[in-house]
Amino acid sequence: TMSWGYKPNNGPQKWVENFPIADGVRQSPIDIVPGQASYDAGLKPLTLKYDPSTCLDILNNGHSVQVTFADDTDSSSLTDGPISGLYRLKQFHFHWGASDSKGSEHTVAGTKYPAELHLVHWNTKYTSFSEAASKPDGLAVVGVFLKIGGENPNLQKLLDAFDTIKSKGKQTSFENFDPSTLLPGCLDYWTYDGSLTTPPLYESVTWIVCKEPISTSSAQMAKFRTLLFSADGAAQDCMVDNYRPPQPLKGRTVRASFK
Ligand SMILES: NS(=O)(=O)c1ccc(C(=O)NCc2ccc(F)cc2F)cc1
Repeated sequence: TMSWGYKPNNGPQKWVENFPIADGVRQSPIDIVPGQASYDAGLKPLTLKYDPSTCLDILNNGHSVQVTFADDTDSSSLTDGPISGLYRLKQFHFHWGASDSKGSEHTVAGTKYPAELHLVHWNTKYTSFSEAASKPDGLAVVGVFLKIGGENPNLQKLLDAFDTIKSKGKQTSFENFDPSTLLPGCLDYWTYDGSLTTPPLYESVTWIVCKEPISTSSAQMAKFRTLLFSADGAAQDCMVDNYRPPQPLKGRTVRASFK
């Protein structure tokens, strides 16, 4: 049997067949409507402390391109913001479209961005990512939108590794990358209780979506589209449109850290 993906026969509309939580009460992504978000003066600024020496490798996992970090110490962490305690950075990855008109998972008043970066952190009250991943307060994911503008030299360091990880299952060492170079200057954010946006769709994520996008060029977006969903030797299947569309809010409140 084919595993989940983003095609009509195994994509987001079909995930509920094997992952019934797809129809759950706190699914992600969502459409963020700024006018309906509640400003919360009690929300703290985000504290993101990343140590480039924890960067390990870059991988094509068949669903996205992912950069993985050593998470055996607190060296790369998220604290403050809407969360309590300390969450360790495990990995970051992206979602993008077949064209610049779509690709993000979250949308802002219906606006789709060409891509979205997810920095995935797990709560150190648990012993590991795997244990945390299924707990209601287990994960915190920082989402950053990418918009078409000037070329992004920090992003280019990732893109330059893509030729060696074109197909599913390929990975290569990737060291001393500082993920904070992919953060926007302003860390104003929206936050809400949600889920993983891919199977197993666990309802374990405190979402922290930055209001300010970072820039990428159209040529850089084209580089993302050279990656493949398919493994070496299989029919080439371009890795594009690897995003889940917005899910029902089901009464949730979206809070804003800014007025
Ligand atoms: N797009 S997103 O940021 O919401 C997202 C983040 C992480 C994962 C993930 O780690 N999946 C594999 C996985 C691996 C181990 C585990 F215990 C649970 C588990 F979901 C999936 C989606």
